[in-house]
Amino acid sequence: MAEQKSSWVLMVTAQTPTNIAVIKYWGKRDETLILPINDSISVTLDPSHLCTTTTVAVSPQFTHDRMWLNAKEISLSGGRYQNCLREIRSRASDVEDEKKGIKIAKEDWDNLHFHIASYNNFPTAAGLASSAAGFACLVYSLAKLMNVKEDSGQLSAIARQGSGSACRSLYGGFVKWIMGKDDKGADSIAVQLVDENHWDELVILIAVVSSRQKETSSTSGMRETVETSPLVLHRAKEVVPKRVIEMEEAIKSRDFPAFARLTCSDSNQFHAVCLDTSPPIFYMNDTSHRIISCVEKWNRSEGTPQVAYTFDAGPNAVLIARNRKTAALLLQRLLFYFPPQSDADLSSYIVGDKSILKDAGIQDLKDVEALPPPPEIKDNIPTQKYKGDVSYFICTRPGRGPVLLTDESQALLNPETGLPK
Ligand SMILES: Nc1ncnc2c1ncn2[C@@H]1O[C@H](COP(=O)(O)OP(=O)(O)OP(=O)(O)O)[C@@H](O)[C@H]1O
Ligand SMILES: C[C@@](O)(CCOP(=O)(O)OP(=O)(O)O)CC(=O)O
Repeated sequence: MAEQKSSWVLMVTAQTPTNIAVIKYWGKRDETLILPINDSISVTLDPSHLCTTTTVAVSPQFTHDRMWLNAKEISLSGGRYQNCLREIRSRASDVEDEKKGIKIAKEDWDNLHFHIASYNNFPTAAGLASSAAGFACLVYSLAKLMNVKEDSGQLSAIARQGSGSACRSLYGGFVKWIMGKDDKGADSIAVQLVDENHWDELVILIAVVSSRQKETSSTSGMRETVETSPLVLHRAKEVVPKRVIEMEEAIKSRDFPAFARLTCSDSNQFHAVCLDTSPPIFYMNDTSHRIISCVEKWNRSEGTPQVAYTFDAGPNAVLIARNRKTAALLLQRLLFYFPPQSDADLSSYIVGDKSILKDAGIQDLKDVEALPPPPEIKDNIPTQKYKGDVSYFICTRPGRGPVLLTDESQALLNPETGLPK
């Protein structure tokens, strides 16, 4: 190593968004490299509401790689972390920080260790794609620290080895993960279709649905589907390729009716192949089904879709409204059916962009109680309410890709010791 002070810590902090698929990835052709059986398309969610922040540090004093997730030390021994660390280390370049008098040569990286601290500003492992934002942020921040010259596509192929959906969190806006053909996965990368400004009218409401039972993880769920579902092959070979072309067109031309039709159909087909798995996998629950039925009834009564719904491997609903006005009308409907518990505080029931409450004309719980039944409900059907079945709502929008945070006060590690602050 070049001559310099013997004790130093060099670090980088980054912030990375999460994403929600509108054409789902479900099924691998290679478990270790994480290569999918079909292309997928996602929308990146605004990191001001849902994001991961990760600080990575390197120092000659560190004796081994260590990681803290949400302030708790976790093991990095798992294959997915090891694969990401190995791939990114092998692409490191020379690094020089003149101000701090630090010089690291390309070949030094093999003998240096990292400290990594990461924080998700939303619940981890709760069906809100923390693994996607988490692995994307890990790879992106390490690439910056080690002066990796690879472009976002190549970084996405590394993040993919942490969690498949993570490769799509390397960009803002709408993103496509191309499945690729190569056995080694070199061409299984994510590309940006359009940036976050292209369709900035869209408003995204997430209903975080209370669920008691532990769900099957995506990793094991999709493995079981590939092993046992006769439908999934038809989906991957016949349905998704056509849908991906139509979806790209709908996104490029901001054709909301086509976008909504494709998004809802793809979510429903993903859950259908889960049901076609043996034993069947149930990710949605009664609340999820009630939300689908509320949106379907409204869309039908308007004659053209107002809202698209999509559900990942859990009961949470992700609802994409065509604009703010529709989002406000959607929120009124959702609050009518799923009012908060009587002692709840409205400002913790609607999080993220809370200004949507004002647009919906709701200031307090009395306004929620006064909401009329949606007009599309026939008078002769008694309307039932499901208080407490939704834990809370997040209001967000399409957002940007990863960014570096240069303000040291945002770092999660102490710049002197390299330990969590
Ligand atoms: N910030 C992070 N940095 C690195 N790894 C993370 C981070 N957040 C989560 N993970 C990894 O992802 C795992 C959680 O992934 P899991 O797929 O179970 O949940 P999820 O992604 O939140 O939900 P889902 O996949 O159902 O949407 C954690 O146990 C951890 O290994
Ligand atoms: C339903 C999904 O959210 C599945 C995501 O699966 P993961 O990316 O979590 O799975 P692994 O690659 O095994 O880590 C659909 C999607 O995001 O496309």
